[in-house]
Amino acid sequence: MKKYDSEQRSARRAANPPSRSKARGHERARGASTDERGGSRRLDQVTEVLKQVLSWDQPADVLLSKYFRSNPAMGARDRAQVAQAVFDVLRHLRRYRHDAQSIAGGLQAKLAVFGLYASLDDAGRQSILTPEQLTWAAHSQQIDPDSLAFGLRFSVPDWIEQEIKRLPEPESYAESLLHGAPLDLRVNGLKGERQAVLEEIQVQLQDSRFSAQATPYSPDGIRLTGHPPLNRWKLFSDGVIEVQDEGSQLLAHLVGPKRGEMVIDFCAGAGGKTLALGALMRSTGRLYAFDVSAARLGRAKPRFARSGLSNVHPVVIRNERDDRVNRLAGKAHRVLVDAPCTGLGTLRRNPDLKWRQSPEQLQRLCQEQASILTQAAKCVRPGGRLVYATCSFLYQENEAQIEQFLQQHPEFALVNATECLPICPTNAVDGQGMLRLRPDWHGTDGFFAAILQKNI
Ligand SMILES: C[S@@+](CC[C@H](N)C(=O)[O-])C[C@H]1O[C@@H](n2cnc3c(N)ncnc32)[C@H](O)[C@@H]1O
Repeated sequence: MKKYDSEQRSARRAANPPSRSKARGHERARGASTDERGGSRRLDQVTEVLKQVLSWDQPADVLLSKYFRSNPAMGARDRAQVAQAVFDVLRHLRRYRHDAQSIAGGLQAKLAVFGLYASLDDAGRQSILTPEQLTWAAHSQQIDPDSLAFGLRFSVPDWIEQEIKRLPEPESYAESLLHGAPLDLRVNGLKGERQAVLEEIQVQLQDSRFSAQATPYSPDGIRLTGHPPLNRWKLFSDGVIEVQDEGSQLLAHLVGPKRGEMVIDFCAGAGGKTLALGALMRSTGRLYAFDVSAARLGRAKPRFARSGLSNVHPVVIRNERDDRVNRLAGKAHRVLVDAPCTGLGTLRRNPDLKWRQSPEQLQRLCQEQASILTQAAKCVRPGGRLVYATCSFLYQENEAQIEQFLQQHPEFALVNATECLPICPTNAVDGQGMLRLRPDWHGTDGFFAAILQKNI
């Protein structure tokens, strides 16, 4: 399976489909087509996309985008209905597969019925589903979730169930993963000030079903309910705002770069954190954006251009032992390793990851993470800092990596994350100072970060 950065994909995705429970409420897809042929067409469309998505060859949002590109006649509402139904199925796949066993017919079509039923309002359901489909979908929805075993109830594979059960309040955590995520924006400090931008957005959203408010922990963040067409906003094209989860914004504060410093974003991907770091540096000093993927760094370039930053130096490296990395040995004040990981902290946005990841893939990733961390550490100057982060909740990718690193690198010591955050979220920092953010407690994606300082 291809490694990828779910956060980048999430940022690209214009519409983040809501969860089943949200869909039951005010975010329901409205105004389903009323003619019968339109109804069965919608069911066919969802079934067709599910056939592709459930092969797990590519991420669901990539396949959806391809499908929409090859069906240009579909309007925005049609696309939203298909995407919402597909994402609902991915969130509840184990449960729906189980409920579908007692019903005749092809699996994908039955899953499509469940997904559409859960994500449409009554009028939409009636216009798309037959009376028989409505009856069995309603029956499935009426089953008391508390009567189901953990894996079925929260629709997670057994190995992920075991991992969630290692966390405090596992049921609350698992429940939060069945919901869609809000759309967080970061205000680019070089081009705007949060309060003024927030007021501008609020005026823009007046009389619409969307709303905006300041994020609780990141001083640069704005949280939107709903998904307005951001890429048509001038604030976006002018580089005043960027899409970035609040948790991700906080990671840049943990790195805490200062004006004029040399900073390395070792796994820069499409540049989400590079942009936040560059803004904190007020576009001074030197900010290297490394990545092994030319395609991802390529996607970062228009974002760098919009941001107005002039201190970013994107560099495609062959691997973490590349000569261009070695040349910076002992030079950097701050190094961020936003490591390639399972991405399981982003299941609200990327529910397919729970079915696309595996214990074998986890093992491969852990080896890669350890190697990247070791090489990145060589770039840190005495007194400088290395920040290791993942968007995963798995102990193996997080605390275990740091414990192993500290055993092998006694010249580094942990710094308490509380000291580096503008406002520290409750229960987010453990006894050793490592940060763990989670959707149910903090409203962010699941993130882990540790700050490591090198002795002088
Ligand atoms: C979690 S993503 C980074 C996301 C990015 N920091 C952001 O905020 O948008 C991990 C990135 O690590 C990159 N990567 C994988 N192996 C690498 C290596 N050996 N050295 C540097 N980057 C690597 C991947 O291409 C991917 O873009």
